[in-house]
Amino acid sequence: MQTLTKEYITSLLPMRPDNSHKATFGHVLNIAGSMHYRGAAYLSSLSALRTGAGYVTLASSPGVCQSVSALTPNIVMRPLPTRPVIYAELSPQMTDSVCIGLQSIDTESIDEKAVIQLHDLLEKASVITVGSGLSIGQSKDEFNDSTAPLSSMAIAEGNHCFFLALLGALQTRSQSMVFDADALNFISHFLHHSPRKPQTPLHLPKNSIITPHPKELARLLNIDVEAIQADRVHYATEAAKQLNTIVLLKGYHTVISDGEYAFINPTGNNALAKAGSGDVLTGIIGGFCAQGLSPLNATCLGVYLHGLAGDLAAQALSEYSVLASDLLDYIPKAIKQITNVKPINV
Ligand SMILES: NC(=O)C1=CN([C@@H]2O[C@H](COP(=O)(O)OP(=O)(O)OC[C@H]3O[C@@H](n4cnc5c(N)ncnc54)[C@H](O)[C@@H]3O)[C@@H](O)[C@H]2O)[C@@H](O)CC1
Ligand SMILES: Nc1ncnc2c1ncn2[C@@H]1O[C@H](COP(=O)(O)OP(=O)(O)O)[C@@H](O)[C@H]1O
Repeated sequence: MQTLTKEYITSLLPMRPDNSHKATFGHVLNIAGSMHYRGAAYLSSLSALRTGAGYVTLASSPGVCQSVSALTPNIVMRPLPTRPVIYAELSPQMTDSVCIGLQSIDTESIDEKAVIQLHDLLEKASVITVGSGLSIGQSKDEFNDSTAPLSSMAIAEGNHCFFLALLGALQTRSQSMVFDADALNFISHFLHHSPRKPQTPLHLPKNSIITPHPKELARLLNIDVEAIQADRVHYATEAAKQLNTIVLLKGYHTVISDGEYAFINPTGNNALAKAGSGDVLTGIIGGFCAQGLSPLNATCLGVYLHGLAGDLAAQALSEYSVLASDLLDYIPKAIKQITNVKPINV
């Protein structure tokens, strides 16, 4: 187990040749956001550009694409077709699950056939980031407990069907991929609660990275959060082996493991404990993968810089007041700070 150092991290920064163009620095395909989580799509897309990616395309529902393009002109949009959801309105007592009405509402859930329309982008993207704010459509604990009753206006599965179709299409791809947030909840559901439960262990596409917080890792491994927190390095390493992926276990002193080696991140502080800061991290790692770093190096560099951006933001704004969107302005400052260190050969 090693603690990441500033010198080592600096050595990982990708080169920025003068004779270059946007394709030199890679294309991030970010599949993110949903009706209630538009901010996650914005934060994860913009942070990839801030770390140096040449091109970011956001693929999401038309409503999300519209909201994000109103906030920034920097991201290319790929609106995906949605399907209306039929709500079953159940009796308020919830004892007999009597259906008292049906309504069709556009919840902006992406149609699973949208995966076909994504084919060209899946081909040309240098890295695919999936899951920030993608929405499971109901409370996570209900989603991950097949015995829990549906509440009266629950959306059965959000983007679950779309995600499973996408995961199928990603299986044979060799680009780097980052699975975050709801992508991890869908995978947990598939592993432990779905009637289509896999007979053999699920292996994620090669070159993938997963970014769970402790509760998400608990859902993935089907064990308690307390057990994970008591031995973070062990469980991050176990999950990396089981799922054949790089694991980034979030939290104070984030752990990164490829199943063999483990790294501890020394940067970051409680200012990062605010909704949306994990979405920024996904974009940062995607941005470094796009520039050609290996999944492990992109994760180490991304986690360190995200934490440093949080430290610099907290110095300026106080630990209380940093917003996830502030981090976007501190990514450049964090990069400038580490580039002042002379690189070493490793
Ligand atoms: N502006 C936006 O659009 C935002 C969208 N977000 C997206 O919203 C979706 C759901 O995020 P939620 O925050 O609702 O759900 P989470 O699954 O992140 O959190 C649900 C609960 O899990 C527990 N938990 C979270 N982090 C933990 C930790 N480190 N240790 C122990 N327990 C922990 C807490 O009890 C928390 O209330 C994700 O797809 C995410 O990307 C969030 O990132 C928040 C901001
Ligand atoms: N107390 C803390 N110290 C250091 N880093 C933290 C702390 N709390 C949260 N973080 C970091 O902030 C990010 C939070 O991500 P996540 O839990 O996915 O939030 P969200 O889903 O709201 O974006 C992670 O990178 C995590 O490591």
